[in-house]
Amino acid sequence: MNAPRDKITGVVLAGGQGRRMGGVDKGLVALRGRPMVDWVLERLRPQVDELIINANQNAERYAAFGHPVFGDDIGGFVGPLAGLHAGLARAQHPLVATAPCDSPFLSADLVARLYAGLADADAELAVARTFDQPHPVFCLCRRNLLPHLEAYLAGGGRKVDAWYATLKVVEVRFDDEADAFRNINTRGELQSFDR
Ligand SMILES: Nc1nc2c(ncn2[C@@H]2O[C@H](COP(=O)(O)OP(=O)(O)OP(=O)(O)O)[C@@H](O)[C@H]2O)c(=O)[nH]1
Ligand SMILES: [Mg+2]
Repeated sequence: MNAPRDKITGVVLAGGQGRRMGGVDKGLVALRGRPMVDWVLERLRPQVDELIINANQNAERYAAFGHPVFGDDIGGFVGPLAGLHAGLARAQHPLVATAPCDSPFLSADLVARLYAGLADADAELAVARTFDQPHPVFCLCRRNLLPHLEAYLAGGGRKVDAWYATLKVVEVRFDDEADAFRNINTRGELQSFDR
């Protein structure tokens, strides 16, 4: 029999500025008539034990989706690690899974596969990869990395890859589900999916 798994908090990362889309709050931009964050919440919700939203603008609109909303503790839009940092601090459970607000097609088995990879390798962090493309904002990690991340950010570190390089990381392949990682950064990309 499998050992029961540790519980997981899901964090939807919606704290960016959407500059490539003209400075919009990407999570609230509609794809096929529904905000992108709603697609992500719908897919992540059944995979985790708690679901929370990291957003730095429009907190009330995000709260309407029925999950706790919190901003970065480190101001100035320093990137996704600030969202992960705030998520690790808010999470009720020992494991934290992240997904960005702008990848609406995410896998139904994202968290299960990241968890299997993390457990098999006894790693600190599992991250998704398709072919030669890493997907650093799709990760599962241990909440107890918070002090380590805090020190990295306090020292001026901002790059996700550089922080991962300091950890025991396992890459989990999703080559069979590459479409699930399609990411929408521009109006043109939005239009290409909006049909
Ligand atoms: N908390 C937080 N999340 C961020 C920040 N910057 C980006 N993100 C999130 O990180 C993920 C990937 O970021 P991008 O695709 O670059 O999104 P973005 O920064 O809003 O868009 P651009 O301004 O066009 O780069 C998305 O889920 C963003 O919401 C930030 O400063 N703080
Ligand atoms: Mg960005």
